[in-house]
Amino acid sequence: EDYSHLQSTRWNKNQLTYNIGRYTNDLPRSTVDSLIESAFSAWSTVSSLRFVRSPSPYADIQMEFATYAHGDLYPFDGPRGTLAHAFGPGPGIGGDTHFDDNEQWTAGPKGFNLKLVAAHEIGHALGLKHSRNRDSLMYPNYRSSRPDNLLSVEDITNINALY
Ligand SMILES: CNC(=O)[C@@H](NC(=O)[C@H](CC(C)C)CN(O)C=O)C(C)(C)C
Ligand SMILES: [Zn+2]
Ligand SMILES: [Zn+2]
Repeated sequence: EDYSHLQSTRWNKNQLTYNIGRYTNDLPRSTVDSLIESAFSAWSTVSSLRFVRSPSPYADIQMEFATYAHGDLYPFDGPRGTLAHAFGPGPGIGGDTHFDDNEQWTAGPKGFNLKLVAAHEIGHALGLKHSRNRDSLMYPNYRSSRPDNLLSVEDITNINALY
């Protein structure tokens, strides 16, 4: 889900920091790091946005894996169902992105692909809403058959309309 209605519409800067807090046990940390880095680069290669990893939990986009109730008003729901959520641009929890660790996170076609889900959540963290276009990365349902080039023309248009 996107909670961008709780935050402002866009960041007032083009360079954002991100931090990865609690990891999942489904994948090696280094794999999680590279999948998330490539999810960010999907957006930076098509826009003027730049993303810098930070060790600080006060980064603009704080990412973590969590289950059930985890400190915000949106507890996760166990296996399947909601896979992740992100808050729209803003201070504090703004931009923060949480992944449900009751899902099977993978780097490939099985389970739920972390790069694909992270790229969708980053879209929300940047201020994008859902799309009704099945080809858009911002479509509200997970589609395992999404091609490797994650972003559709619509996604590229929308991010460049915003930044
Ligand atoms: C398999 N389960 C689904 O397809 C579920 N969809 C999601 O978990 C969305 C994330 C996907 C699109 C990566 C939630 N979302 O919009 C976060 O920003 C349901 C459609 C069941 C809600
Ligand atoms: Zn969403
Ligand atoms: Zn959360």
